[in-house]
Amino acid sequence: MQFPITPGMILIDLDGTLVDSVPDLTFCVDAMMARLGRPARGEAAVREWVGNGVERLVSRALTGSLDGEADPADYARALPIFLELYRDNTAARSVLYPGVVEGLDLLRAGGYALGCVTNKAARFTEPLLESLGIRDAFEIVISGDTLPEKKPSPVPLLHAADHFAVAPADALMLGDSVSDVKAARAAGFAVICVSYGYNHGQDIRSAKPDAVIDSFAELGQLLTDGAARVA
Ligand SMILES: O=C(O)COP(=O)(O)O
Ligand SMILES: [Mg+2]
Repeated sequence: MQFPITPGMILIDLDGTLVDSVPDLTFCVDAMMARLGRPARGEAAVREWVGNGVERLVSRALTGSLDGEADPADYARALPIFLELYRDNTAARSVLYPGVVEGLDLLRAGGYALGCVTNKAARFTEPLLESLGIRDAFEIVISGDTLPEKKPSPVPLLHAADHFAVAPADALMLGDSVSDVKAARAAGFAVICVSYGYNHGQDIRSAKPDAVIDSFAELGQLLTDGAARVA
């Protein structure tokens, strides 16, 4: 792909791309485990387990493994504990990555149609975006439970493309994980990834996104001013 590009719409992932949410998620995983009389898992493990929604995170925490499938009775006990903890700790320790505010300002000033597409459940996504002061940057927010399918399905991306009446080939996904790349490829979007996020412990370059950036500050080199579309 030849950069710079001028997409008709940009969709941005939440955890690992806009927000370092692992400190809150780790607090909740470890508090849940303590309540169940189980060992803490710690931040390094949780960092590898984020990205496929809260249900998978709880299952991974219970089994201590990325591919783990928890015992159904264990899971049924654990999930409500985690949900209650995370409700009270959605944005207690989570912070925007450096460069995100400036990057969003640049995209908004460029007139880009912006959406947020995350696998996080809506009940947590909305308060997190509000607390961090970036909810208004997005015309549309699609959470992990907004539609019948979540990333790596292309469904949420195509839903947003429909909303903005933008052709998938004219759209860009900006994310941090292989789920973002797979969803973008299946939808026919271009995809740029950040290098600093969570990708289950793997370098995101192995998923072959169209470009990798170390900070939102680099977006200016990859995207022309959105106003150029109408010029
Ligand atoms: O796993 C989650 O809950 C969310 O992950 P995402 O924002 O990177 O899609
Ligand atoms: Mg992510």
